[in-house]
Amino acid sequence: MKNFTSVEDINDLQSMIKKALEIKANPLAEPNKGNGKTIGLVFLNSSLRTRLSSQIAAQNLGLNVLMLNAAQEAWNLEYNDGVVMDGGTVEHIKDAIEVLNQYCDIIAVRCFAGMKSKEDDTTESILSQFEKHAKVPVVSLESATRHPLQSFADCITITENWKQEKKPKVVLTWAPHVKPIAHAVANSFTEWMQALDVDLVIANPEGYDLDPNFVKDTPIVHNQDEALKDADFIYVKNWSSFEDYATMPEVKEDWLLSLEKLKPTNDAKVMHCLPVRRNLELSDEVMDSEHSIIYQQAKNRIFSAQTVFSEILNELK
Ligand SMILES: NCCC[C@H](NC(=O)CCC(=O)O)C(=O)O
Ligand SMILES: NC(=O)OP(=O)(O)O
Repeated sequence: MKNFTSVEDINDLQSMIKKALEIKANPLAEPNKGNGKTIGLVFLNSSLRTRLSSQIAAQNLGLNVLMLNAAQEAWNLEYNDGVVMDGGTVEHIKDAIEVLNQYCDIIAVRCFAGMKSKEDDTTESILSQFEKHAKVPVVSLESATRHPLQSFADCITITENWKQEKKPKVVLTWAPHVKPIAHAVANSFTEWMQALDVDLVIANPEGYDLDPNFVKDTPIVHNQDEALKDADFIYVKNWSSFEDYATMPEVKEDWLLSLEKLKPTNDAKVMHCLPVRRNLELSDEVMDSEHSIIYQQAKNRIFSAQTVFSEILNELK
């Protein structure tokens, strides 16, 4: 594996999940694999899980870790080419990446959607600069359109919780929020579930259909109760409108998941990537119930990251 920015970067999902579960069973099996190598973890946005789980994963492999919370601690970055930098930006992103090339054997970066320009976000205006200028492997820690380490952890979690022969019914359901939220987690979950070959349904209000390039032939249902019937896994996530980009069309129905709404499901397991705004996106009664496998998902972030870093190290040797 060279770069890891989407599901396209893995050859065989089932064998990657198997490797991740082996790593989970024995996370310190290869403590020297990354010795003498450095990974830069660059955060242009906030994080709790990705920051800490990536650091644990890298340390478990003996990698040297450079952590840069760039939004708070580094110079204000310029992303546009050819501009006179006489305003608030101090360092061009391409110079920053060229410098990271001098220090790192792997560059991992978090660069959220700006939610201002549909074109900038759908073309990955920041991640694409890393892909262009980095001379070492690039790992996405969540970009404008995808969150592959999260989705890989979600695949691991579903595999751990599903022992039946038949495909599980997985419902990705929209949840309420107070501000326009990006599509990365929902897009990414959709493409990884398509690769995992589950019975996937997306439930969202009218006006909130995801980018058709991700949805492909996955059914979209605008009635949450109908979608939840017989669900085995429910993935809760808010996102803003894609079509009328980053707006929040009015929603009249109640989309907040409750224990009552779970009754027609197949005793469904409930998932969320976190952070979650309690009682806005997800009720306390569901969050704190036996249905939730949310903290297991968070734990599996270590093993998705460690599997990916380990695969990349195989190619660096
Ligand atoms: N990394 C996981 C999710 C990150 C992001 N959440 C947020 O922006 C939450 C912001 C808030 O609740 O104010 C998202 O949903 O795409
Ligand atoms: N789920 C997730 O990526 O969490 P953080 O944003 O806290 O890293």
